[in-house]
Amino acid sequence: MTDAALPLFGGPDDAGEPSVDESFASAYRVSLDEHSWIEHVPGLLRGADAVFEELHALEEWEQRDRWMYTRRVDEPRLTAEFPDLAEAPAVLQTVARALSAHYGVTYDRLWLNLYRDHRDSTGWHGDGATALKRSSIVPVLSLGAARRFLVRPTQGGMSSTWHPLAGDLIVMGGRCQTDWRHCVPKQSAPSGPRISVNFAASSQARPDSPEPATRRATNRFHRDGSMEAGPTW
Ligand SMILES: O=C(O)CCC(=O)C(=O)O
Ligand SMILES: [Fe+2]
Repeated sequence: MTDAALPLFGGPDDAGEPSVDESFASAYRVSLDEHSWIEHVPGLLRGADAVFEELHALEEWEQRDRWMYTRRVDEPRLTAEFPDLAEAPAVLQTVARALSAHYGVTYDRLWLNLYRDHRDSTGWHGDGATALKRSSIVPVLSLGAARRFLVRPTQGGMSSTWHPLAGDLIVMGGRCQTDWRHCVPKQSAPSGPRISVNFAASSQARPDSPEPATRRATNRFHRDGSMEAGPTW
């Protein structure tokens, strides 16, 4: 599908009261390799237009910048962060609870990206800072305009493309954050604004504990047969 063929706004169920399809009946999973997968859940959130409007009006949107070689440059999008889920808009708390119940991961913080138009983007990256576990489950909800979501191996190679519409969920699972990279590229065809809601879990932000090292005790044995326990390492 070319950029121009993407609808500017999403599927047929966007209007009306927001609600989450807790059955996840539309979900389909694609294996990237034996360790990693992407799941697409079309229409997880019904009434996505109203949610988009509510989130678009948030005061939390900020322009972040980052070092690029020798100078600071604005990121090509706006960001709103809710480090405490309890402070996030109620509808997103509802979505987070549904995701936690379904995927067995407690999502307790969120950040949102606002792509103001087709020129905004997110470059190739893994969510290393928020998903440090070797294996993780990272859901991203799309609202507003349809944009392409690309995934490719960290080592380089062919990319695969998903087309999440408003209300759709894309879930990156397994080793997606280490062995794979994802991005939302700029596009040439004009598009309206899009918001993505990224669900993060503090449980996934802690690295796996290292494999238990073979412990060797440095005990000292005395001539009288007694033993002094030394430190283990
Ligand atoms: O906007 C998206 O769909 C993805 C955003 C993303 O990957 C991120 O913010 O880490
Ligand atoms: Fe990401």
